[in-house]
Amino acid sequence: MIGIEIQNLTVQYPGVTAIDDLTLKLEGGKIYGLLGRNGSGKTTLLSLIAAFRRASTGSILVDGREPFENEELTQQICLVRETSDVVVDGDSVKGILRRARRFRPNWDDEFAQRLLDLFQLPSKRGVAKLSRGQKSALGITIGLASRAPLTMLDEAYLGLDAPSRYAFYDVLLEDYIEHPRTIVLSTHLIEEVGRLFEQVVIIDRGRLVVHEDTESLRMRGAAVVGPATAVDDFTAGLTVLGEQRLGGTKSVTVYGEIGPDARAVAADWGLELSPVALQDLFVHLTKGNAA
Ligand SMILES: Nc1ncnc2c1ncn2[C@@H]1O[C@H](COP(=O)(O)OP(=O)(O)OP(=O)(O)O)[C@@H](O)[C@H]1O
Repeated sequence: MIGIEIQNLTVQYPGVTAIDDLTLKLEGGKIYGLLGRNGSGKTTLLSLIAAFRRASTGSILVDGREPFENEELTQQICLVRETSDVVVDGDSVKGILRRARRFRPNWDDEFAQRLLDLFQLPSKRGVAKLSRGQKSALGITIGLASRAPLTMLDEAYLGLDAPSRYAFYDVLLEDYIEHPRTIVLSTHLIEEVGRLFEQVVIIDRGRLVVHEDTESLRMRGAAVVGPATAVDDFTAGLTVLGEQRLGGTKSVTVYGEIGPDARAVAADWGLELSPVALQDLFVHLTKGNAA
């Protein structure tokens, strides 16, 4: 299983530090969610891992090796971006798939056909005539049918409508279970895609903010629901992410671990504790830091 090891990586564009001294280790054989606000450096990071550019400061090792100009290794890596730049205008869907297959040792034709059917992609149509969502679906078809040991999808499914997105999540999980590999999904649709992540990586202004199991991250906050006064007493002094009130009942979302003693108190006071939405934690952890 292909793992990724990044050490003290810095990437500068004129006037912008896109990646800032980032150190991160991702074990192989997991599904990772890469989250960050606009301009936080996600695309830059994925491009470097996929060897589209060379790391000038710091190092990136994929499967223990430097990916840049390492053809044997880059055949094992597939990065699909939102703009579907795997797709060249002037060719048909079929033609693009034929071309993609040439560079992908693990390509599965049958699976590609299944995905075309699933997304209702017309295989003879010219790529220039595809809608935005159909172009996304084509990018995803290439990303999944490649079965690359390291598959990275950079917002690749944003153009899809809801039924196609849900179909994509299901087929991704099903195929990952049958053919385990390392998958990195960058996304803004946190709640929707969150159920797929085993681990979450949050970057902000090119720096690592969180790298944690999705479940432990969810446990870093809680929604406290119950009689308003009891909820207020219980959450006094805690970091409040949001609150809602309906009659005498209140729901307050807090950030911070709630230990066993506090949980016992909550139960005593008739309060209900439930995990926080990942999206709320993400907003809290990256707020006020727009790039
Ligand atoms: N070619 C470039 N030249 C100069 N600056 C760039 C270039 N590419 C990206 N940047 C800047 O680097 C920072 C990181 O950009 P990047 O595209 O990696 O972020 P992102 O997290 O993928 O953003 P988004 O979620 O909006 O797609 C941004 O401030 C961006 O403006």
